[in-house]
Amino acid sequence: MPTIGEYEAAARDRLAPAHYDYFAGGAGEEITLRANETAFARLALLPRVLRGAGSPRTGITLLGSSLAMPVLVAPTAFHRLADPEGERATARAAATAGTVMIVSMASTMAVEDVASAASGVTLWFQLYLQPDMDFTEAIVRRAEAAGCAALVVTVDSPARGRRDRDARNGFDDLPDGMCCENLRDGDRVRPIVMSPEVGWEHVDRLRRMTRLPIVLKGVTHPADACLALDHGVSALYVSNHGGRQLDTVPAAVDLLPAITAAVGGAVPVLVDGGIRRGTDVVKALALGASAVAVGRPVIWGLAADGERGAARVLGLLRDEIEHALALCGVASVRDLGPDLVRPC
Ligand SMILES: Cc1cc2nc3c(=O)[nH]c(=O)nc-3n(C[C@H](O)[C@H](O)[C@H](O)COP(=O)(O)O)c2cc1C
Ligand SMILES: CCCCC(=O)C(=O)O
Repeated sequence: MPTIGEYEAAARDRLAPAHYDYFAGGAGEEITLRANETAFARLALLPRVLRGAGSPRTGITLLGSSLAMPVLVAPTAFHRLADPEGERATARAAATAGTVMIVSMASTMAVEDVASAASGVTLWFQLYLQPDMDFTEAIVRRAEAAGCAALVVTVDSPARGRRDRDARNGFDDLPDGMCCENLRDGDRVRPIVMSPEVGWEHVDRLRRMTRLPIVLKGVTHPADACLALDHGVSALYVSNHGGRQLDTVPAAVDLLPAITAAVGGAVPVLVDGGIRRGTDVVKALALGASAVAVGRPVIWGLAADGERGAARVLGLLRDEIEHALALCGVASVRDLGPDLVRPC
């Protein structure tokens, strides 16, 4: 299949409708969900010519991890709804693509099992800070012991997003035989708490708890970007959660310029939301992102064709990035700048 759009169509055919809706859907009127993709269409690329740039290089280093391309696998929950091999298949696909998989705290396989699925895969671990900081610490220790190289703390979820499709479908729990394996605590599986009580002091406690780099995911306001730097985070991750939390937040790529300006190069800035093409990646990098991540595209690959489908989606993006860089007259993703992008 030549495009991510066709993987989505194939995934839709294969998935139970309620599960497709869970993966595809967003909050409220899905205004932010749609905006994430259309914002890329509203940006034009202005290529340079005769640069003699040679074959493009897509590799980057991010927080000490080496990536063959500037595209990470965003943390997404419940991969076993898409494929029986679940997050283990995704980890192998990420290893094949030479990139980082961010394992969701809400994965349907335990982080230790995901880590053992593919030799040489680089995992980062996504965390919702639990108000019970002892339990948070227990999960952090598991992620560390499993070899995760960074913690991605999702801060856009002081409450669960209101997703009308899920409400209509009555989808509010995993089927029997599946659970969030990282939430096991003795004999029970804890629910993930999304708490409005969580504040910067929890980030400070986490900072003292671990030596792993902390990436703050879900930052949209420049003032929060500045605060995050004061609290010692190692990277910022601009995201509106794929339009699944607060509806009517601006499109992810439109948030980038103000955040990168606020950060002033002090730490890397990641972004996700609506990236479906190599040209989208090039635009985000030109606007100051160090790397991007993709959520749904990997799920579509996984649901359509398991590990092979997820690997193919990532491979497609890499091919498209190389091609777009060549056509922009750019030798490496590091050479992209804002002069290459303008509004349509
Ligand atoms: C089905 C699904 C599950 C998700 N689960 C999580 C999660 O567990 N933790 C998290 O931080 N973000 C989660 N996200 C948000 C993604 O990390 C990411 O921000 C978003 O998918 C990016 O948009 P995209 O799907 O357009 O690439 C989820 C997104 C989707 C679509
Ligand atoms: C408790 C699971 C949260 C998954 C999530 O973040 C999402 O569906 O967007």
